[in-house]
Order: sequence, then structure tokens, then C-alpha cells
Amino acid sequence: MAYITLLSVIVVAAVIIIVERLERNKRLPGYLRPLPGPKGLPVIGSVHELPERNSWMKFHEWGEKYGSIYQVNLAGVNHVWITRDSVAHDLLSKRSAIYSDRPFIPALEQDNRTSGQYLPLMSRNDKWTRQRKFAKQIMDTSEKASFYGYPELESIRLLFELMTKPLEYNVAMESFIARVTSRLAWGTATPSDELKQRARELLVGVSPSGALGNKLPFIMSLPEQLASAKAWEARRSRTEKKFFETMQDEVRDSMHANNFPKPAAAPLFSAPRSRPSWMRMFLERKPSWGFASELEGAFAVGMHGIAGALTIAAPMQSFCLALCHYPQYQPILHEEVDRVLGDRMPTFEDMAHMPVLRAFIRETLRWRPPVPTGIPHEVIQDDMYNGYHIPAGSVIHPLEWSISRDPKVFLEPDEWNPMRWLEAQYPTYQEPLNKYPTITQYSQFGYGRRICQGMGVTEADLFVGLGSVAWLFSMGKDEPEPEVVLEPETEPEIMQQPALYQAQAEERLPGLSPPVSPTTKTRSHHRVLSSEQLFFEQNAERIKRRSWRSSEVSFACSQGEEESSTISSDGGSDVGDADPIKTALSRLTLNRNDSAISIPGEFPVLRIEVAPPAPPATPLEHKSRQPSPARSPPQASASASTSAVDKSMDKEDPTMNFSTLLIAKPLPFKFNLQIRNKERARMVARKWAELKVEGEFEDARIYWGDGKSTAGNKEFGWGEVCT
Ligand code: HEM
Repeated sequence: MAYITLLSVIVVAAVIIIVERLERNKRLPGYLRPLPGPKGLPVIGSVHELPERNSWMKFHEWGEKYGSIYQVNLAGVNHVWITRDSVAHDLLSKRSAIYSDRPFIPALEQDNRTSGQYLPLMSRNDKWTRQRKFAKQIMDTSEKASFYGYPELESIRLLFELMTKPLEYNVAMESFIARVTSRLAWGTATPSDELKQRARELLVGVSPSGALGNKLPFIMSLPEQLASAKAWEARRSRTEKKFFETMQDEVRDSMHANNFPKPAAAPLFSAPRSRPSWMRMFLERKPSWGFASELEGAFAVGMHGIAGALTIAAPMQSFCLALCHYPQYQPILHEEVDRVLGDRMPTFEDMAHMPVLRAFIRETLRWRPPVPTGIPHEVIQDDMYNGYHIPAGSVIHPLEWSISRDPKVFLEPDEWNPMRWLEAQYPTYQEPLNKYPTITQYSQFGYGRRICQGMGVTEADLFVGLGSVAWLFSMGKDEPEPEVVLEPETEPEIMQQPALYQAQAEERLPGLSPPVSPTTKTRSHHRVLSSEQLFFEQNAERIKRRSWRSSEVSFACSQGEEESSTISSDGGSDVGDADPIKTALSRLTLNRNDSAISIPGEFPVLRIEVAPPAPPATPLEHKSRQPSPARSPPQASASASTSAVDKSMDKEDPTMNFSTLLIAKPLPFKFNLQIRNKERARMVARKWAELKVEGEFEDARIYWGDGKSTAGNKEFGWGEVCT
């Protein structure tokens, strides 16, 4: 084995050296220059200069040095990096006829350019053309139907999970996106965990810093027994195909059921699987898509599921990061949310009336782009641009991190400042405000013929999801609460303001506030929401006694209150112990995996962690800045655009901890999540419980290992994923 490996390395190295020499000897005509860029070493080029983490920061730094377009040799492949929107448009949009191919990804089992499996990774061929047409149709149709209300439905579960398990906020947000996308793809949220895992594994497969086959492509030509990375990919690929086929079969089967309603007639809260979905659209109009096989349809739909599950959760998490590090803007968002929505949760239809929420979302995508390096194109013939030669076969990257930081467009580019979209003195401001700011047609979604097909879904998910979060919660840095240590002489003053003191305490999670005593010294690092416990205790008792009414749920929200709200969607009529109760109970599955209910005796506990004291001065401290409509925007400065590099690389920037794959997702961090309004919290809990009883929020399903374990067997199952 060692012999074969050594031989392969020597052959690959020899080929690279020969190709490099031939390239160097190619003479350019006098009017053309090679693009600037780092020189690098023979064979490996500049690979050794790339940092392990946040590699886009190095490309950003090179952009500062070499200009808006430059080239880098990475292991024999010419990579062209574009750091300005205008250059990306000139090449990728205006010359899209030659700039719309995709590079080969060595670590995938099948050739990504021709296999027809993943639309975003295909070459521009017949499969791409028909699948792109299909993608446009399913997106347009579902958008016209306001994405079937799925984001609104799942946002109830999102809020409930955040209330009950705030420390797992990242799981709740990822699950929200995966569930909405699963519903869109197949009409049910039960595959959401599997979809998340399929997305993670594919992300490893396609990321330059992920699968070993992308770093050492020759291993993909070795037998599986000798190359575990190849065996991993083979299992990933088999599992994905099986999953997509299973889901396609299930939707087909459900369509053949006699009582299956037509899409227009399917009410939002009808039984799962009778819902509209992209797969259903595929099956209903199969001949019109011109696909080669049903399998092509299974992938065309499954790939959209993966594309959604992969990307949208990242900005949701960055939003939390931004709100915690730039707290001065939060009240502006809360003001809009309260004024426009009052006591109801946001819907897709509120979009036009909420420019502040849209500005927060737009700014988050700019500040921490989910795909910082962009998705690469490949140029299929030699080209020239501003006197520079761009060789055929070069991999072209619109470097979103830099494009979003052009100091001429984005003043103080490293600052998260949503006001740049809302105040006329900023160059980014655009009217009318019922349309702008918007994330559609934004450079983060790519250029030209390959532009992202999921902008509408992304906007709907982020708007409804983050709008709901802002409606119920405020968030803040995980800092210790100021200790209330009362000197004897100050006591009378505080005692004179008990209402204020109580109000501050009550603003935290209802029921969270301990009995307020101004002389209490805060020592505990954990706070327990015992009202939640009470809620589950009550419900668990009811379940045990089998005394649930089909549509009645009792919820006590606050420890301090004796009340318990009883909601009855049927006007309060008591159905007693008739059959509907049993039906409701049989649909209420309770197990340890359930996100919120546990078996009696093992109640979930809400803890809010209070951090140990924060380090003295973090690089991002913006508390002094007050958002003000009258404030003049800062002037652009040459140094402004470099500060990201300084901040994240030289000093430890707490907002720059990302997973290292192609999608930049902030690593989980601690922060305080506080419920802003008790009545809203009650309402969410009631709705959640009603829908749970109705069977709406089913548990995620396990597909492998007889439905008991995701690890599966040799053939199918979850692979290890390092992020
Ligand atoms: C934050 C969310 C998202 C971001 C940042 C994003 C970003 C991108 C980018 C950069 C591209 C490549 C564009 C180019 O090559 O010029 C792309 C392509 C694509 N995206 Fe997205 N995307 C997101 C969400 C979605 C969602 C939710 C879907 C579908 C459900 C989706 C479906 C696609 C498809 C089908 C393509 C391939 C287009 C083609 O190659 O012809 N994306 N996306």
C-alpha cells in the first residue's frame, strides 16, 4: 500500500511540475499581463500560506495587496479571486457565456459536473438547463402560495424550543430551517434530522478544507479498502440516494391514497403528508420536466432540501451574535416589531411593513456572509480583462467577504450597522422602504446564470424566523448580572423604587425571576425556570390520568403567579372521555427525544447560564455608539477595510469563531435570551401544545439501523462529520 501511495504521489507531482513549466513557457502577447498575485512555491503554489481556520481572511488580505482581481496557484490549479462587485458583474454576469461552468470536485464519488445530482455543482449542460427550469418553477409556485405557511408554522416550534432549551439555540435554529425545508421538499418535517445530516456530509464532501479527497485527489483513485476517505464518500453517496428515493416513494404513496386533497384545498393544518411539496409538484407534472428518470427528480428535489438546510441557519446564528455585540440597535427593532405586529407573530405578508427587520437581516448577511468565499465558477476559454490574461480553466471566486466590505460602499465595513440601510445619508440606502432593503439580488447569492435559486425562501425563512425571535425575545451578551450588594446607606434609596426593581426582574424570562429581594446577592450561575417544570408536571399528570381533552391545554407560565390559562379551541366544551380523547392521545407521542416534553418524572429544566466575568476589553465594544437618525455617516477611509484582518487575526475577535467548511457558521456561544412579554410566551406555549396534540410537531425520524440508530450498518448510515 505504501508503495502504491508513494508512486501515486510521485506521478501526480511530476504531472503538476510538467504542466506548470508548460504554462510558464506560454508567452502572452505584449498587450496582456498575467494577473498579480502571490508567487508561491513550485508544485504546491501558495497552499502552505492558507490558515487552517477562516481561510477567506487570507484571500481578503491578498485582495488588499493585489487589488480587485488577482490569481493564486493552489496545488497547480489557477484560482482567480474577485474582491469587488463591479468586477464580478463584468465577468460573471456580462460574460456569463464563458464564466458559468463549475470546477471539478475530486472528493465526490461521481463527477459533480455531469452526474446530474447537484444543480449548484453541475456544468452547464442539458441536465443543468432542465433542472434549473424545474427549480424556477417550484420556487415561483411555492412563493406564490407564500411557501404554504410552513415558516410561520415552524416558528411556533422554534420559539417554544428557545424558551425551553435556550442553551441549544443553535440546534433550535438549525432545526427550524431543516423542518421548513423538509416540509417544502416532501410535505413533512419528520426527515429534518436526516436532512441536516445529509447536508453536513455533503458539505464535507464539497469543501476544499473538508474531505481528504479534495486535499489529496489521488486517493480517490485508490481502492476503498486502501482509502478510508473514499469508503466514507461511497457510504455517504449511497445513503443520500437511498434517503432521497425513500422520500420520493413516500410522497408518491401518499398521493395515491384515496382521500388525498388537491394542493389548493389542503389546509395548513391538515394531516401531514397531504401537504403541498416540491416533490409532489415533480410527481404531478412528471412528463413536463423532461427528466431522464425518477431518480433525477429525487435528486432535484433533495438537492434543494440540502441547499436550504445548509445555508440559512448560519445567518440566524450570526443575527444572535450581532444583537449581542451591538446592543444599541435592538430597541429599534423591538419598536417596529411591537408597532407592526402587536400581539401576533410575524407572517410573510408583513414583509413590506417591516424595513427595520429587513435591514437587520440584510446587514447580518453582509457582516458575516454565510458563503464568504462565494461558490466558484470556472471560465471555459482564455479571456482578457483590463489588460490582464485570465487563462481557460481558471477557478473564479467572487470573494463575498471582500465584496461586502468595499469601503466605498460600506462605510466602516467591519461594523454591524443596520442603519446603513435605513438612513438616507448612507450610500447603501435605497427607497422605497416597503421594498428595500432586500436580500434578493444581493451579491452573496452569486452572479449571472448561476445565481442562487433560493433567495425567496431564504428571505421568507429569515424574516419569519428572526421576526418571531425578536417578537418574543431580547438578547444580550452573557455577562454576569451586576451584583446587588447593598450598603446600609444605599438601601433606603433602592427600597424607594421597588416597582422599577421588580420590572427589571420581570423583563427576564417569566417565572425566571427569583423572588426579588433587593438585598439578595447574586451568586448562582444557573437559574431554573420552575414554571416550565410546573407546566410539564401538570401536563404529564394529565397524560398519566388520560384526562386530556382533545383540544384543551393548560399552561402555567410564571412561577410567581397562581394563574393557569386554559385554552379551548372549541370554545371550551368539555369532551370528557369520549373517543376523540383517545385519538388525540394516540397522536401525542412522548419520548425522551422530544424537544420539550419528557416522560413523567424527568422534566426538562430551563437554565440560563450566567457567565463568569467577561475579559476586560474585547475588540468589539460598541456600547458608546448610539443609533441616531441625525448622525452623519462616518467617512470612508483607506484603512477601514483592513480592520477585519487586524481584528480577527491579531486580536481574538469573539465574533469570528466559525466552523471551517464552505459555509461559515458561527460556533455556538453563550448569551442571555430573555422573554420580553409574558403574554406572548403563554400564547406560544398554548399554540405549541395544541399543535403537538394535533400531531403537527412529530418527532424526527431515524432512517437507519431499524429506525433505532442513525449509525446504521455497513451500507447506510451517518458518517462522522468534523466541522
Ligand atoms: C443564506 C442562504 C443562501 C445563500 C447565502 C446562498 C448562496 C448561493 C450561492 C453563492 C450560489 C452560487 C451562485 C453562483 O454561482 O454565482 C447559490 C446557488 C444556488 N442556490 Fe443558494 N444560497 C442560499 C440559500 C439557498 C436555498 C434556500 C436554496 C433552495 C432551497 C438554494 C438553492 C440554490 C441553487 C439551486 C443554486 C444553484 C444555481 C445554479 O448553479 O444554477 N440556495 N446559492
